[in-house]
Amino acid sequence: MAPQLDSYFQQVDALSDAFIERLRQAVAIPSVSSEAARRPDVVRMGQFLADELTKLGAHVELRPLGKQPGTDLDLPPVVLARYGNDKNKRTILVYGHYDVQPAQKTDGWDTEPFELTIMPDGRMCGRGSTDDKGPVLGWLNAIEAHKSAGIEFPVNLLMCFEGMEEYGSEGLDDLINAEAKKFFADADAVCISDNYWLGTERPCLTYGLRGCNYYSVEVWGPGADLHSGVFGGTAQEPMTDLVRIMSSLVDTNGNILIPGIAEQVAPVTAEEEGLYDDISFTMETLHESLGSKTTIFDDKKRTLMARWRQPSLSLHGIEGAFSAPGAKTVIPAKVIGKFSIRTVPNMDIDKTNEAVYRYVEDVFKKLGSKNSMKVYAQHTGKWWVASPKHWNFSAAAKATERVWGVKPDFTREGGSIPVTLTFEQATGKNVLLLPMGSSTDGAHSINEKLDKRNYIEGIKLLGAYLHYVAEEPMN
Ligand SMILES: C[C@H](N)C(=O)N[C@@H](Cc1c[nH]cn1)C(=O)O
Ligand SMILES: [Zn+2]
Ligand SMILES: [Zn+2]
Repeated sequence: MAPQLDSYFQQVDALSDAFIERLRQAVAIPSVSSEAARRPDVVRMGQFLADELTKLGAHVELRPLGKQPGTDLDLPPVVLARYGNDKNKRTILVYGHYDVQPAQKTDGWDTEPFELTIMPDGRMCGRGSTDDKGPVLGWLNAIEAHKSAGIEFPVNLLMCFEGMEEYGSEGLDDLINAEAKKFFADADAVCISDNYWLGTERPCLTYGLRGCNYYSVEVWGPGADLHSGVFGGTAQEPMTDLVRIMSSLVDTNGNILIPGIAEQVAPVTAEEEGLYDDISFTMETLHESLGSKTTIFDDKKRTLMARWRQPSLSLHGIEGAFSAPGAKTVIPAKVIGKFSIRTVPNMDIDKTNEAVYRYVEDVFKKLGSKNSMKVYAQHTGKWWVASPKHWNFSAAAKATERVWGVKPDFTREGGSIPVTLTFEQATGKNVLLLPMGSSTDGAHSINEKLDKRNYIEGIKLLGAYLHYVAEEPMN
């Protein structure tokens, strides 16, 4: 089966230094989508991908998305590309993102976040290494290794790389819907490499994601920031109100205290009960990726259920609050609390928003404060669960076994990639999540890394998947 794979694998090994150099160049571009000042870097990163793809012989289009809502900023373009146009081959549409989360050395990084630093143990540290520049470059590297080995590319490859994923994929849904019957019309299936293994040893194929509703709560009153010696005890403080609202949302054990959330969650079926035992996941690996033993549950099953099939509410931060070192005696005039709810089947976005608004307004009313408050959703994205009984998953399972020598686990994921559902609905095709990195990669965290082994074997995996796709019978 897939007879040319051994030569392909040899070529990936032979080109591994060049592939690491490509990742080094990509990590060096600080394409942080949430920071306005970094927008030119996000655009530069899109252009870098477009140039690399053009050099590899792909047809590339940079698609503008207009202005970022509520601002004067241009959204970074979507990179659309096609490699191969053979009517006798299957066509696979792949998606990834070239923007990254913010990072500063002072956040606690051991190395410069935008310099790929390779450690003696093979960790390649740098912002975006695993989320999602390594996997995105994996597709380009797979093309290059085929070309230089002189092996025919097994499928037509359509690529869609966006630059606003870490900010809620602004503008992308409209483009996907508009291109479903145009640029994406030939797609037979979709593959996304933008999540992680459950542990560090066993690869997985992912068929479900949680959704994400992200909220802001603004509280304001005084006309300007105040001296706490002069006004403390005389003015009602926005921060006091906000902290009380935020502390009423969730308890220490992760229980969401908002009525109308738990009621929407799908009941556990008998079939599902048996699913968790076989998954290769240990609390020890979780403690390793967490960097501590502060887990809510002590056992694997309840932990996996909490991550895959239960909603969670996380408090992220307070805009306008004093957070620098030192002891500034300020009363902030306006503060904005940020929290999000990861949503699961059968939760409804609008019903969840209504429950949140009703509850927060009620808590604020009970405070009897003279300050003002407003609560709103910044962005929302629905959960996604698909069937892994499809040739797209069978091909990926065979490729995994060939590259890693083990059968993959079939997993769901606690994170969110809202466009997954959009791709599924717009194209009507099966979507597979095929991760490259492992659970200890620290995406969104300090010291984000991608292991050299996962990068190089991951490039082999993406290429092998395309070869097995070409051999799969239609179902
Ligand atoms: C799983 C993916 N790599 C990822 O990190 N997604 C983000 C996307 C996001 C941002 N706001 C809402 N969703 C995530 O799950 O936080
Ligand atoms: Zn990502
Ligand atoms: Zn991310």
